[in-house]
Order: sequence, then C-alpha cells, then structure tokens
Amino acid sequence: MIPQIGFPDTIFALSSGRLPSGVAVVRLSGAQVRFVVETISTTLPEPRRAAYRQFRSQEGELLDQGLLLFFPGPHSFTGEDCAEFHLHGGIAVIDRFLRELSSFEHCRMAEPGEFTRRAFANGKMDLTIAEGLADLVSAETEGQRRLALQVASGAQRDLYMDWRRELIQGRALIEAELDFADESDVPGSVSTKVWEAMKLLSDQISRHLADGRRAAVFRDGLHVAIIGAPNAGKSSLLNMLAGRDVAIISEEAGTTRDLIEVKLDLGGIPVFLADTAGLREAEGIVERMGIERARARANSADLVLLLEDMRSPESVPLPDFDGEMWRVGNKKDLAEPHDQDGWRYLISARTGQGMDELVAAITRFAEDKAGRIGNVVPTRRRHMDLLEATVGEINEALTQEDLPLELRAENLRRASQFLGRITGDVNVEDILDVIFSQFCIGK
Ligand SMILES: Nc1nc2c(ncn2[C@@H]2O[C@H](COP(=O)(O)OP(=O)(O)OP(=O)(O)O)[C@@H](O)[C@H]2O)c(=O)[nH]1
Ligand SMILES: [K+]
Ligand SMILES: [Mg+2]
Repeated sequence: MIPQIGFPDTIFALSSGRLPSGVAVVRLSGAQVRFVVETISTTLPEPRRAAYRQFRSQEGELLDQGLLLFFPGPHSFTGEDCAEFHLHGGIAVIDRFLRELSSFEHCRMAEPGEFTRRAFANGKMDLTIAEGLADLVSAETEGQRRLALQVASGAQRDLYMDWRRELIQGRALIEAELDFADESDVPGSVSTKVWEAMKLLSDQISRHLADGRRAAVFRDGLHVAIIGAPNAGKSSLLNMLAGRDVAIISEEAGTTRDLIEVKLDLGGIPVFLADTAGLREAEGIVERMGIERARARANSADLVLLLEDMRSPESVPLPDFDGEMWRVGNKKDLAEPHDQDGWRYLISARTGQGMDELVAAITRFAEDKAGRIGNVVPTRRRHMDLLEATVGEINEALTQEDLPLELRAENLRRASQFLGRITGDVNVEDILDVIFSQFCIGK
C-alpha cells in the first residue's frame, strides 16, 4: 500500500467547465471527505458506485440533488479519500454548494493543479504523467491530444526510466572495476564496453532531442505571415482561410494597418496566420508603424506568403528573411491566361479558386516541420533542458579519457540525476510550484 502523505487540508473545486452547464462536477480530496459526504448526504455510498442523493447543508437546508461518488484512498486519483458531487450546473447552485463546503473545518478551495500534485506526492504518478494530464486538458488540436495522451499514458516515463537504469548500471560496472582493479587480469575491458554503450545512449538521447524540437510545433504552433503590396488581397485571403470576416477588406490601398492574427487547425497543428499592412513607402506615421510590424512579423515567421495581384505584380521592399517564402498570385478570376507565370500557387481570394491546394500545401509544410507523431518525444522546455544536461554529462565522460575513472563515473551519476529530475524521482521540490501552478483549478 502506498503510504499517504498527510496533507492537513481537505481540498475541493469545481472540476467541470464553465457555468452554467447541464451538469457540474465538484471534486473533493482529503481526510475530511468521509465526514463531509456523510453530513451532506447522510450516508457514505458504496465505493466507486454512483448513488442518487439529496444534498443538505449542515443546518438541514436542501442544496441540490444529484449523483454522488466516493473513492476511498489509496485507490483514488490522489491516493486520499475522494468524492465527486454531480450537481445541476447553475451559477447560484454551485456558489451555494462551494460555500457550504468551505464552512467545514479544514476544508478549502483547491489551488490550480493541487489534486494532481497530491497524486504525485502520494506516488500515484510521476511528473511526466502529471504534465501529460495537464496537456491533455488543454489540448486544442488532434496533434496536441495525441502527444499529450502518449505522455499521460507513461511512454515518456518508461523511456527515461530505462535510460536512467542504463546510466546507473554503467556507473556501477565502472565502480566495480575500480574496486576490483588488482584482481582483474584484463584491466579496462569492462569500462570499454560501458563507454561504447554510453556512446550509443548519448546518440539516442540526441536524436530524441531533435524530435522534440520538431514536435514543439504542436505546442507553439506554426507561424505564417501574409505580406505583399497594398490591395494585393491579403485581408481577403485571411478572411477566406479563417472562414469569417476577421479583417476589413476595401479597395482603398492601405486599409490594414495593424497585425491581425487568426488561429487555424491544420492537420492537428495550430497555425497562426497573420494579415499585415501592405508594404509601400507610407506617408502617415500609423501606416509606417504598421509596415514595421509587418516586417518584424515576417522575419520571425516559419512561412511567408508573398501575395501579388497577378495582373500587376508590384515589387515590394521585401523584409530580409531567410526562411521559407512562397509567391502566391491572387485575383486569378480577373487575370488573363498570359499573366500566370512565376507563382507557386494561383488563387482567387474572392471566389476561393486554388484555395484547397494552398491549404493542403501549408498543411504539408506544417506536418513536415512537426515530424510524425509516434516516436516518444520530450514535450516541454523543462524536459529538453534536462535532457541536454544529461547528454552534456555523458559526453563529458566520453571525451575526458585522460581523467581518472572515478571522475568520469561521477559524470554518469550526474547524468542519471538529471534524468531523474524529469520524472520527479530525484529532488524536485524546488520546481513543483512552477509545474503545478500551470494546471487549471480542479485538476
Ligand atoms: N476580383 C477579385 N478581387 C479581389 C481578390 N482579392 C481581393 N480582391 C479585392 O481587392 C481589394 C483589396 O483587397 P484587400 O483584401 O483589402 O487587400 P489587402 O492586401 O488586404 O490591402 P491592404 O490592407 O490595403 O494592404 C478589395 O476590393 C477586394 O475585394 C480576388 O481574388 N479577386
Ligand atoms: K485594401
Ligand atoms: Mg488588408
């Protein structure tokens, strides 16, 4: 049985979404749960079975009626006694119910992520699984959901624990060789094998880091900027791709002054698409500022769509940009056949011609950037930093061949500690606040 770490407070929160809603779930965890449940609904229901009950205040006033579930510790999400009240999702209902819970001694509202933090403290999950759950709750695209689920199901933890075991074993072999050096007839033979294995491990972690840099696109999204001369049809293209009237369109050159951004979901990848001010020698200060923003945005984009009116492509002062840029010819509906040279894609932002091809191409570009989901990848900056530190230690051990073996074994020890910090097996007290504060309340 997992020993329960004694938290003094019983915590509760609205764990379901925004009110009003059909049903709202209020979750509790802690030592007072049995008492609270018995007081509000007279008796404790059978463990893990939904019971239909009336819920009453300590003064006997009817608060609501609905389903109640009781999960005795340690076989619960947090490892403590837990309960769930399924209430009517009215603002006043929930407000009154939460006030009632606060009136119990040692009961208080949970902090963001506090349920999961208790689950971690009680050995119910490692840190990567906790983080995967947070990502699962906040996943907005299919790609994010699949990555988060992979992490939440423990694939990342298993991989890092394997690597850590390998490091610990390597170090143990080297230390054994040191201890028994005099008796060994072929000194150095064991450690040679260990260093070979460590080289393979270091390469494997480096590849994993490279996959992680690609997969960051799932989290941070792909940034696409539409630039071009005034009246090329940039805002028309943005509206067409967004499927709604986000930006003002007019025949007046210089309509758009500010950056206008929409978020699309292309192939499960979040794509941030920005409409920008038309590039020209502007008279007015506001337009000049808008053009400055357009350039800055194009410079930091993963992909730039340079939009041109096919009938009269004007050369615009291009931002100096070394990323991917596609020339896209617009107003195909108005253009003559001989106007059609020199563009990668031809579209009409008014009629929608060529739009499917363009969207498919941006989606392919995003997918290439992100790599395939399937490999386990590090999903957070925190993982990347610690993995880089791990590789750094291993490589130091590998390259410092003239150093005494003790010191090189010490590098391996530090490497395994860095890995242990990812899963939370090695002292992580200092970072727990940061990690769990990013969760939502009620999780
Ligand atoms: N016929 C036709 N008209 C278009 C097309 N795309 C845009 N237009 C028209 O061209 C004019 C300018 O379009 P906008 O989308 O405002 O152009 P813009 O590039 O955002 O212009 P600025 O914000 O001023 O830089 C509007 O009158 C649009 O209706 C197209 O594919 N076909
Ligand atoms: K315009
Ligand atoms: Mg515009």
